Amino acid sequence: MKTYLMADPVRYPTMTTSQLRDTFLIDDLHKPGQLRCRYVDLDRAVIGMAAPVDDAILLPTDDALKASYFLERRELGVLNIGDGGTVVVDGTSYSLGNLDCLYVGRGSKAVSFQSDDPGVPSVFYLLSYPAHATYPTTLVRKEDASPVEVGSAETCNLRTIYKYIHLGGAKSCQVVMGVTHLHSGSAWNTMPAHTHMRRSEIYMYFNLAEDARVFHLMGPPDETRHLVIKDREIAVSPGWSIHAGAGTRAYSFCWGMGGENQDYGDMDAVSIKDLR
Ligand SMILES: O=C[C@H](O)[C@@H](O)CC(=O)C(=O)O
Ligand SMILES: [Zn+2]
Repeated sequence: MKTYLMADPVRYPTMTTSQLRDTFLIDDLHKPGQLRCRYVDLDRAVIGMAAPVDDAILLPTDDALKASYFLERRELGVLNIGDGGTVVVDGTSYSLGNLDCLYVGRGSKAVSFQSDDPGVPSVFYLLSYPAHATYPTTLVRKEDASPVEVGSAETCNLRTIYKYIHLGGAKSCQVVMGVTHLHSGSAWNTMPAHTHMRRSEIYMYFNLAEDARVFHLMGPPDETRHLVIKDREIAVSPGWSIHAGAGTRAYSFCWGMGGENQDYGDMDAVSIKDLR
């Protein structure tokens, strides 16, 4: 599994567009019929996509984990961004429709992913962090993810935020996970922006048309850069970086976090007038 080594705020301002993309953007995870994972040294996140078509795909361990099975010392969030499918955890089957989410607790030995219909396959987005304790494997349906509408059409940031794995939902050691859907005609996520040094964040953009892009903003508030991102690509956001974006049209993204504080509201707000 390829390892991504983060840049710090000292190297960051010197980086070219391609250096920024090689460091902070993961653009090659979705491959029909395969499961692909990347290891990021930031909070030791493992980010993956399992895209089963005809056959079930097993979650393999990897030499980078030096573990006898993937979840020996880890927990996993699974979000289905495709059509209906099944995740089997140690013999128990969980049926996930589009935008259902499964939390898989530490110690689960055999995890597999399958599409219900190869003609309309599932795509399972995976986000894993180290875990110090075992919390129960829990299925959270989209309708139970307490949607909250934020922003407004006037400021082009009307969106609905769903929380799946968080303090008020499925319990976990570190991973916090949810999805934000932009409303038609709105473009901006997370503006005004924020940072949170106590945890890092992984953004996976989806529901983008082939020719649509999101200009994802990153960096310290006084030194911002952008990454141009397409469907099913991922931006890695260190604690010192803002994470926000404007799409060429409405889109969705999964935000996931690992670190020491799971309180969703633990953010240091940045005023728009302080951005550079
Ligand atoms: O720390 C949490 C996050 O950055 C996201 O939840 C923000 C987000 O989904 C949004 O404003 O649209
Ligand atoms: Zn955030």
